[in-house]
Amino acid sequence: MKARQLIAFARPYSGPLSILVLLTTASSILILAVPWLAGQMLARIVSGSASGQGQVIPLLLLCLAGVALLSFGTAYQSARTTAHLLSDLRQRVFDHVQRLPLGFHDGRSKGDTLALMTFEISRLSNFLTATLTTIPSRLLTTLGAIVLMFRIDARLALVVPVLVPAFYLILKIVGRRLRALGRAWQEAEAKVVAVAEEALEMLPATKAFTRERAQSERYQAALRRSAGLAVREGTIYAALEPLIGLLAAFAALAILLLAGHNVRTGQMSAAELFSFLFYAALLTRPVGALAHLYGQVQTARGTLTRLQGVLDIDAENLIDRQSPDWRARGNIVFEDVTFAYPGRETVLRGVNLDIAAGETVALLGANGAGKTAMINLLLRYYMPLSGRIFIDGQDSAGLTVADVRRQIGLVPQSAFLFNGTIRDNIAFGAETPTEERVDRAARLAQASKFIAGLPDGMDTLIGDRGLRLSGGQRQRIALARALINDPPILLFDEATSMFDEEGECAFIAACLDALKGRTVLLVTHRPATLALADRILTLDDGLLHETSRGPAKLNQALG
Ligand SMILES: Nc1ncnc2c1ncn2[C@@H]1O[C@H](COP(=O)(O)OP(=O)(O)OP(=O)(O)O)[C@@H](O)[C@H]1O
Repeated sequence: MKARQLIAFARPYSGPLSILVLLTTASSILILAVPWLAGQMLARIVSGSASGQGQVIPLLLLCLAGVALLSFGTAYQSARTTAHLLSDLRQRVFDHVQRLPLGFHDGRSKGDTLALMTFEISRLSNFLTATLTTIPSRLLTTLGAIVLMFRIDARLALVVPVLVPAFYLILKIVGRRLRALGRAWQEAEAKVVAVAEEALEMLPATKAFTRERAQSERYQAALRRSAGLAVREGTIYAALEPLIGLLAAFAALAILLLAGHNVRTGQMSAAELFSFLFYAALLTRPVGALAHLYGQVQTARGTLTRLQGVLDIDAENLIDRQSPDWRARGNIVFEDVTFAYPGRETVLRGVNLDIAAGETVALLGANGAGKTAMINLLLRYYMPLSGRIFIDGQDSAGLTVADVRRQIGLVPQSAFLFNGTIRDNIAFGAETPTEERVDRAARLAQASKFIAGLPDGMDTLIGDRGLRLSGGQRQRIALARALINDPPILLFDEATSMFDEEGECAFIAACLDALKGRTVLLVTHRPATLALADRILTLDDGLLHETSRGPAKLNQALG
């Protein structure tokens, strides 16, 4: 077990976890007292000692009440600690995961990440609160029961060293099988989440191509695998319980057979036999739990390794290095920039580019030429393999991502809207959005008019990913969102590709005011958009060529 990592996860909860250990240990002590007191009571009943019973019975009742109370306390403390530990751990992982570079997410299925963030973490926190904290009490119960059995009848207690290891061994062998199944089930569940997540994402395409049945079958296959593993796991557990019961019954029978002789010869009283059997029965639970422990440790270890694997990846630095008031003028320089996506061929081979502050540059290139790659580099989603990128003469690598991204407004091809109001979606772009800023951004993006025509204006709910808006309306919201911070640099990544020519012209007319005084990089193929540009650059075979230079030819394009 990576004990150090586990301790690091548990450290903030050492207080509540210690209380759990104390509660379960106290409960163990009381549980150990019960067979002895019950035996004493029985002895007094058999001998007809009324006064003796008067002393023992209240003590026994007190013990039983104590066990019940402690059991409540343990369950309460365990639920409370699990709830807090789980939500803190989830928050921590969520915060880290969303700060991981896009490169991490590109290479990983969302379902895997979701599974880790939800039920895998849930299992881990259960392991900490329900399994680890009970180890001392289980050990205490085991050792205590054995010692007390030896005290009652040392010769009879020699059964224990024979039976307990046999018991332990069976559970361990079965535990190994369960462990493998548990791991496979966990993976199968992750796949179920992944398939469902992907299917929901693909829903419009599924409907368009009427692929519902195929998607349903994919989901069914994932479910079938998970269900099959769950049944196999369930079968083993179903067999395990009676097997343990049978073994315990055999042990009790063996003890009875051996002890019967002792009772007959008077070496042992009936009350002692009763206590002895009671302790033997007490042993089954902790021994069973301790045998399971190995499997649970292995499962927790797997989760811990996956979790640590994610937490060990450096997250992006969102702290400002520059003053929060720093606003670049907008000069962008690429100096001999070479770039390849991880494990892919080189897309940019020594790109040089100098965009003056306030200039509008269009970037052309065939599909896959690397236009988006340039935007991704500017936004610091990825780092160049070599070469440098400067903003206002400052090496972007020396700034934090927060510094860089605050200077840039991105209007992507897909607007990335969420299920909320228009106001919330525009405000998403700013740290401290005021109503005035949202309204101003909407006006600048020429979105105010259509927003006013919606049933609830700014408070209209736009549906999942903005599905209740048209493509053009979504794009205007995306532009307003990009403008809310009044960034000196604006990036349009094929932002007009879904418009018809008329729509594109209207959008561009809307943009003109918004573009004033900013540095703009337009990734586009559309003539109307090209007309906005002071310069047109083409990316070809990883190199940048200047295609034309001249003033914006918007009127010509519109005409
Ligand atoms: N996240 C990624 N991981 C790995 N490879 C990628 C990734 N994104 C794009 N690529 C690959 O990198 C190359 C450049 O892609 P990029 O998206 O920059 O091209 P583009 O010029 O914007 O293309 P388009 O006009 O089709 O949008 C392509 O060959 C593409 O397959």
